[in-house]
Amino acid sequence: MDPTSLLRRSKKDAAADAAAQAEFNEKRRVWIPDDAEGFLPGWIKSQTGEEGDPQSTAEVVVASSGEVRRIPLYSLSPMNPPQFDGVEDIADLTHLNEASVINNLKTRYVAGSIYTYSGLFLISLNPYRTLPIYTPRIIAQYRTKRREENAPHIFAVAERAWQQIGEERESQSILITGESGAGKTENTKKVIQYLAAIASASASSEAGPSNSLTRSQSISTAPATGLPRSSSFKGKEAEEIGFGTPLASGSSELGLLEQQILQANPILEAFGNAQTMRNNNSSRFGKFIRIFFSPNGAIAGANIDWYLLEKSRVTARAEGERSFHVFYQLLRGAKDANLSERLLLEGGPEKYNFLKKTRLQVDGVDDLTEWRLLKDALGVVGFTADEQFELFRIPALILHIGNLVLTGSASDQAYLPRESQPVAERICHLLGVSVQEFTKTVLSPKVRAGREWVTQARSKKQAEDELGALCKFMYEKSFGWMVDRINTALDRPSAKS
Ligand SMILES: Nc1ncnc2c1ncn2[C@@H]1O[C@H](COP(=O)(O)OP(=O)(O)OP(=O)(O)O)[C@@H](O)[C@H]1O
Repeated sequence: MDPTSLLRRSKKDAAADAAAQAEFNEKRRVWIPDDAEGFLPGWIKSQTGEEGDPQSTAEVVVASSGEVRRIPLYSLSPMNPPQFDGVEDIADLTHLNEASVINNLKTRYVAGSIYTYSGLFLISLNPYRTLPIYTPRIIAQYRTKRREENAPHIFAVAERAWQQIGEERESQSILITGESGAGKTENTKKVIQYLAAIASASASSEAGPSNSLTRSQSISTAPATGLPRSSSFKGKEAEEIGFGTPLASGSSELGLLEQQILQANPILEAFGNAQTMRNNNSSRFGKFIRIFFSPNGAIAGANIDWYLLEKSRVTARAEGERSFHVFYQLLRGAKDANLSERLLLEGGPEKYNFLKKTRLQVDGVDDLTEWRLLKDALGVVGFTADEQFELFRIPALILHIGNLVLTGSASDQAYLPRESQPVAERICHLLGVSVQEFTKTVLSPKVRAGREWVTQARSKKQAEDELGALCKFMYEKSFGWMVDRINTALDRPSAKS
């Protein structure tokens, strides 16, 4: 399949255009609201009352079935003539109404064109399948072109931003927003992929870009609340463009910094994304990514800000959803990496209270493969073996804490039963504290009451809540440390200067 046909629709022949127009002109074409379909194409047969009068009604014919309906005139939306079918910018529509916008997006989507402009904005629809529209060839097609010269594409937005940095000497921002599963994360990756590719090419070209670049570009994605995803996007095409593996063709031509920027993503996703009812790879945090360019157009560094990590997911989540990917990946991959012994992990997710009620298998997601991609990414970004151990220590610790069974009734002092001793020992080994100290802190801590320190006897519920809070706290701190560590790798003061 020629990917460009997915992007730009071929021009219809003039005779067919004229015939369609003539047929259109014969009737008063309208969009008819419909409970099942949203809007149906049809025409007005007759009308009572004037336009603008809320009492006016119309007798309409549904084009597909010939059915005649009587409905209020105001509920009908005028239809655009056929030459507007599938326009690239919905701002060009003569009749700008909801029905026409949706029809235009639908016409394009069915033809495989997921991107459409709306004035200054780009609308992206999730194709739920891999489209060959992000290849190096398509990147080259958008390079140095103005928006009008190509079909709507996220690459055109990235290209425009890059050009503007040079022309206006101002930092540029791309805001990517939408509901959960809309494709924010995927499009963010495409922006970074494009910038990494063109900046690498600029840096290596002797002439350099025609304009001098001095500023930064930032991309932010807003978190959204929790639709199913068809399959992991990491398909063949993804590998071809360099997201599957650091050695994949495409990324191999990139410089180390560009590869590190791209590889930061699998790390962030492992620790910050989870399977939800709406998305198998839902980002459970917001991120703001800054990319700095040097005067010759090369990438000079990057920085990631994160916010609103849904840390409560480590202990509880809605039915049918999973915890953060890393827990499942670690349990599948720890043996491979000689980590199970050091982290005292045994068995799969079914052995851990925090995970056993979650989905153990998700269609299209292979936790072991994802684990290997994560390990590769950590290596590319530069996490040392010790740093990697520290990173995985926290999820392991959380899993052990989840298995700690306390006894006691609602009002009585909780205590640690003998059978929980081995779990407590594992937790304390990983925490680096004595079991005695840990048990005292969890079950009967010293708390301040006015000027005095008193021993508080915690009930089972109180102690469990406290342990849950500890897990959330540790996970968030560790996530913050991980992003800081990535930022250290992406910070190149010498390149920026
Ligand atoms: N352009 C695309 N091409 C192919 N598949 C896509 C594309 N955009 C999204 N998808 C598919 O849809 C899934 C969900 O997309 P994505 O994770 O980007 O959504 P999101 O808006 O970031 O969601 P959330 O807010 O839950 O994090 C992806 O994992 C991928 O399978």
